[in-house]
Amino acid sequence: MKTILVTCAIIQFEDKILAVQRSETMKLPLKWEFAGGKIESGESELDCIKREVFEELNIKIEVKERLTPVTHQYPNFKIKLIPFIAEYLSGELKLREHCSFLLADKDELITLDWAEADLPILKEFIEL
Ligand SMILES: Nc1nc2c([nH]c(=O)n2[C@@H]2O[C@H](COP(=O)(O)OP(=O)(O)OP(=O)(O)O)[C@@H](O)[C@H]2O)c(=O)[nH]1
Repeated sequence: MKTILVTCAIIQFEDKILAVQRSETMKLPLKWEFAGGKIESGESELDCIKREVFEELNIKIEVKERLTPVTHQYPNFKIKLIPFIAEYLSGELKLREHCSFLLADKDELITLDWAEADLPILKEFIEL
């Protein structure tokens, strides 16, 4: 099965982290994730994450660090999820695809119902 390359961003707003919830009509409905999406052909990882965050949330970010990618097999598809830590720069947050968002601290983040591929990423981030 083909592996889909996906970037995601752990976006920090001062001392809080942004988590977004997938809507009922998306794949993995109502699961929590970090904003991001599929890398387009010829696109760099960094261009992808900045584009996806702007398309989904209407905000600009500054990418700070790349964490360890996670390859995960879901029942119907396989992804390689490439995580970045980023900081909010500008723009008014608008949810264009997700049904809700949360600005949370690390303790609160771990209580959410995450997309499975995000769990190792969350663990790495929390232990930083
Ligand atoms: N953006 C993002 N996607 C994630 C995360 N974790 C995770 O498993 N994914 C999966 O990665 C896949 C690709 O993301 P996407 O947002 O571009 O895909 P999609 O299903 O909305 O778009 P599609 O309808 O075109 O397939 C999705 O199936 C999503 O469930 C995450 O933290 N962020």
